[in-house]
Amino acid sequence: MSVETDVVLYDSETAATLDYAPDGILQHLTTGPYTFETGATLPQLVIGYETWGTLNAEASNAVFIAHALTGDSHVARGASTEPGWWDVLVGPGKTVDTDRYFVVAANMIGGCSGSTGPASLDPTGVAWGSRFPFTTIKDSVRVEARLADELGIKTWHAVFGGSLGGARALEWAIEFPERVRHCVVVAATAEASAEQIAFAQVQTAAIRLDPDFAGGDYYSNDRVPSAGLGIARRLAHITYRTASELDVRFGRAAQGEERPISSHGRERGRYQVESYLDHQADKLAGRFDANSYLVLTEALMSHDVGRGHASLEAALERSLGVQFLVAAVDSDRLYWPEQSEQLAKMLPGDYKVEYISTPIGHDGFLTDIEQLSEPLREIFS
Ligand SMILES: CC(=O)SCCNC(=O)CCNC(=O)[C@H](O)C(C)(C)COP(=O)(O)OP(=O)(O)OC[C@H]1O[C@@H](n2cnc3c(N)ncnc32)[C@H](O)[C@@H]1OP(=O)(O)O
Ligand SMILES: N[C@@H](CCO)C(=O)O
Repeated sequence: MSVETDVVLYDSETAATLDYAPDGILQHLTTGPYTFETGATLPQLVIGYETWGTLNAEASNAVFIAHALTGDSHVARGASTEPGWWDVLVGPGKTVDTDRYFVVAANMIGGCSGSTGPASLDPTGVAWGSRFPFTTIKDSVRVEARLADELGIKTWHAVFGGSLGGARALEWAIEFPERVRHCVVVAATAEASAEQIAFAQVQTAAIRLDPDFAGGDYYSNDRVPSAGLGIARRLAHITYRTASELDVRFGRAAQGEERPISSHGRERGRYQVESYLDHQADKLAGRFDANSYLVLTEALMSHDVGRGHASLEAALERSLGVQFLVAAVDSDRLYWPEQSEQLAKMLPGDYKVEYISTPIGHDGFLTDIEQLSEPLREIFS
């Protein structure tokens, strides 16, 4: 990573240049060249990030929150008009009290929410597309460490995340244990399992096999691979929920006046659950870049905190001084509670295991995170 940096602040809603950083407004850190874990390089990286609250004089009250696969840095509303995805947890007077803590959230490298990704332009003004390097969670954490340096944060009071964000929080505790006091890992594991890789592979294949994918270089075409992205999201979304939740919510009901058992040469009508999945697919295709989905999914497939260390145990051993809260969603069929328990048992130092209890499944880390308020209060008291 280059030492050359340049902080550019502007209001993402009005594009006005700012000389201060309001809570929950996208800011950018531009760095020089970066060499990825694989050895590939890019001449420049931009990290999109948001902050809430004020860093104290000792720089001891900083908290890093890491988003999940299709999440972003907008954790809490702050001064923005947009609600945040953990508004229930982060804000003035809340469990992560932004009157007391300085909260930072950064968009992952490879994404499409403010940090450099495949849709970003190369120095000649052409989108990186298929030339965007393979990137890993370790890459994002290393770049985030540069952001922490720039913000004057030597040590995080806590790093905190769910799902891919939980994996990122854990990587922080492995890569930079001396910079982390507490690590909160929700619905995540130390390495992607064979089944998690398998579910992800179907999603990446759906995108690559979309004729509009064009090998990843579709940005100047009329069509983008939204069909492939939609299929990927449908499969992923089923893994984020549970069989019983879908049964209770939708059962075998037809969607409105549609007739799922009749076709007669026209398109078959849909069950409610099909319409629900169509909605989830359309919504994601409307807000997310397919290449970013690929890049971030493959980063998650590559998740293995042991890579680059003698073994998984040796990697985890590095986190000896970090205090962990490991939490699982009791109904999660993607990141099983047993896998969280296994991670906790392998930790060399202090840890606590907690559960979010919900019929929803994996997405419980978004819908029911307030269930962790009590154990979190011990960290954010
Ligand atoms: C931590 C992170 O970084 S992730 C960031 C936030 N995550 C996301 O934005 C990911 C996408 N969203 C989600 O995964 C989910 O919406 C969650 C987890 C955030 C919330 O879950 P829930 O509140 O249970 O919402 P749910 O999954 O039931 O979806 C509700 C939507 O389905 C729609 N819906 C429900 N039934 C049907 C149906 N039969 N047909 C069509 N649409 C339907 C609702 O109208 C609603 O639409 P809207 O989201 O456009 O308002
Ligand atoms: N709903 C979450 C699930 C992934 O953990 C997301 O889209 O990011």
